[in-house]
Amino acid sequence: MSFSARLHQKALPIWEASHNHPFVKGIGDGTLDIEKFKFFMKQDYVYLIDYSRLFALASMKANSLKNMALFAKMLDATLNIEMDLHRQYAERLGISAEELEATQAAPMTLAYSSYMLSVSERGSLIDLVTAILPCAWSYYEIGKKLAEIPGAMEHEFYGEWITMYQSEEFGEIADWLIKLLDELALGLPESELARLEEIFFNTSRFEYMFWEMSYNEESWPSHVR
Ligand SMILES: Cc1ncc(C[n+]2csc(CCO)c2C)c(N)n1
Repeated sequence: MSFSARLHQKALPIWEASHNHPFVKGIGDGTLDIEKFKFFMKQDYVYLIDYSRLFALASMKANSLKNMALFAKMLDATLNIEMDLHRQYAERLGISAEELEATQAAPMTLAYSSYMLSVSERGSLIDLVTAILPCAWSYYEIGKKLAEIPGAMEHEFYGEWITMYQSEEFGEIADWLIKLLDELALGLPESELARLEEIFFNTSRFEYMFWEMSYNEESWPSHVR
């Protein structure tokens, strides 16, 4: 079994919980409360700012010129394609780009991005790739699953979200990160693999918690905001 398949198997119950989460189901059948989606979009936007920094750091830590260029391409895709989706949704929801960018990170958003940044700054390239993989991989899986629902991609509001995440372009990013992880893991001792497994498990949990936070619109208590 490849290392990525081992990680996927270990985190499967969490990934399944994400697939079955009412937030994700609501995007799929179009019934998700727009207010919850608005909360999610704003938090996701500030999350993606830090995620972009991780691609920049990955380019810095990359082991070849080819990988440096690929991480730079992913940085570009996040800042200019994925985040454009957010800016477009924000416009439809009456939120300006400035307001979107000024969003204060909620506790879970801050915990998730700080965890990824800390693991990646302290560790080597494989630590970084392991930390960011559940993000790119699980969204592609979710996008593919939701796209199978008849009419979901044509939904007047959530259709574009599903269309983006199930796209070949995002599939390629996930596949490439999986392939790189498996290459970097070759020959590593079990103690290292177990340490990496914990990182993957943690960011898989954070992915689940991000749906949960968004569904409950969970931010700082109003008296400490
Ligand atoms: C909480 C959260 N998790 C995952 C993604 C999806 N995502 C983030 S970066 C990237 C790769 C290319 O931009 C993908 C697919 C998200 N938006 N928000």
